[in-house]
Amino acid sequence: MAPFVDDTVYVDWTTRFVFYALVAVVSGLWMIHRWQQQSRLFRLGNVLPGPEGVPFFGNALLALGKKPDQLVNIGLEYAERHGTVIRGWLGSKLIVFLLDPEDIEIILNSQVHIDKAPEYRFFKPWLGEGLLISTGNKWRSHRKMIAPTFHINILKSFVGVFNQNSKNVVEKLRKEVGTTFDVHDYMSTATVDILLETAMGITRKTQDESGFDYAMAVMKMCDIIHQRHYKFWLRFDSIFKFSSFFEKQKQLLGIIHGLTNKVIKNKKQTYLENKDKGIVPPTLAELTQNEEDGSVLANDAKTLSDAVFKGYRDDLDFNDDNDVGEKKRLAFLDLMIESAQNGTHQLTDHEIKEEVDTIMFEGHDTTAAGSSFVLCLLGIYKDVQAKVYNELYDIFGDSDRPATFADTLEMKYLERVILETLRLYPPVPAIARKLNTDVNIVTNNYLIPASTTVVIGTYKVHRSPKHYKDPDTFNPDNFLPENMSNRHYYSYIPFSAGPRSCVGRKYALLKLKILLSTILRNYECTSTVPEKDFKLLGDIILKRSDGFRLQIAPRIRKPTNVA
Ligand code: HEM
Repeated sequence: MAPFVDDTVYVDWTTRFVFYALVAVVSGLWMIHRWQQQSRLFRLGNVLPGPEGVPFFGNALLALGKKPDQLVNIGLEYAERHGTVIRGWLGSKLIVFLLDPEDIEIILNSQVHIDKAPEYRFFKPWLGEGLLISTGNKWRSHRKMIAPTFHINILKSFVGVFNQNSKNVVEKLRKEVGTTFDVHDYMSTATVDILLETAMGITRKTQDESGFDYAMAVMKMCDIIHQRHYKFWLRFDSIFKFSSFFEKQKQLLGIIHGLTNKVIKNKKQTYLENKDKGIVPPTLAELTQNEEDGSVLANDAKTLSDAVFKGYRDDLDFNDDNDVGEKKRLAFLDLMIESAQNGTHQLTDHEIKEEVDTIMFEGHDTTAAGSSFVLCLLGIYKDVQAKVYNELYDIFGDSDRPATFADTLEMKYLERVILETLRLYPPVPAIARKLNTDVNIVTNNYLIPASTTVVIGTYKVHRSPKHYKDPDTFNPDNFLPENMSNRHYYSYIPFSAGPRSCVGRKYALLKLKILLSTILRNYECTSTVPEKDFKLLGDIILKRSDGFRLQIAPRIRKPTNVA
């Protein structure tokens, strides 16, 4: 006979155990919640306006089940409701969104709050400690080395490369005449090719299809990082590592780092071979000097952008009229290798790789998005396109000659169109910083506590009715000198501002002018999708999830009457 077992006693003990365990967990969580609420961060954070959160999660659940474009709309709605300072809780992490230029200036212009928010760590496997995310002395010394490699003298020597690659795009686009196509694909490959040649010094002859694969891999990596931002469970490395995204990331980084490793290896080998032959490239100091009197030219606003960005207080304010000969053209990568080899800067091969990856990412996706938005907007606003073309006709007539640096200074209306496009559709729609100390902002003299993540909502700042009349309307005249004169400098920050502003600003604007003018001299663009139907995707870089659909027709080269 089987021994008698009293099941009721066993069930009773299990039930009691589960009950006490639950009580312990709930009490523990309640105590943590109470402790959080009484902490200084919570007290100060909750003084700021923002949506109500729930215990433990704060406002993190808002992202649950939402698509990225829905999240953009939620963010914009909160901005309407709460004003220019908006507080949010991601669990116990305080995030403050700033939208007032006066508050933004305090953060961006500071030498103290130069550290990027912890969210940038998702870039780390890709960009390592490159300029975009590095901090402290490493960032300072690398910035000091890299900023001058974008000196206007060096940029001018890239004009030929910008022209040649722009002509290549025009040729490639020929097969799209009469179709509706996504122009971003073309802009993306063109910008990678241009970067490979100008920043990395890889000539077209030695380029292969890896440029296209690279551009696609970058796009997919941005998507993974974006998913990690808004799916809060993917923020934890321990969970991310077991997701399908991790494997995908490994594969994409293989493509991205494969290209940069190959580029650096070849460059270094060429440098050493040349050195053996006694060929020594010019130094940065030689390249950035005025050829006549040997002095670096003083600050002198030559273009509209020079005036627009005058108040940025960054380290890019230089200008020079002298042309640098072709033989003196030296890419960013050549300069880094040269500095490392001759001992001017202590740079390891790994650090060079991190900077190369950073420049390739920052320099590519931003300008690809910017140029795609310009072409789509011109495809909608045909009167503006006609004015751009008339200006180009005044400069070039019906000739096919390539643009010179001097021509780009005459493209004043095109420049206003580019600046206005970057206002409405800033490729970097938000910038985030971690506060190292408490900060008092101008709005209500609010105190934002140390360790807060501050997010500067560039997209929304650029559409403020306080600073722009009809802020949602595309109007290049927003950048007429008379309309700019009373505007706060920090109400226009597509390239960020202050000590951590974009080092590639001048490079980007020069390249955009040559690329876009070449396309517009050859094609008339049409877009049948009105602006209100653009589906924006804040995917690290602002893009359209509905694609940048465009139609093109060969340009009849004569001026148009503009109503
Ligand atoms: C329309 C084109 C571009 C836009 C709108 C743009 C915008 C920006 C913004 C907003 C930042 C600050 C990001 C942050 O703080 O999170 C930045 C940083 C940076 N950009 Fe650009 N960028 C553009 C083109 C370029 C190009 C062409 C290059 C290089 C070839 C470049 C290289 C960099 C680098 C290296 C940084 C990091 C600077 C630092 O932290 O010291 N960018 N860019």
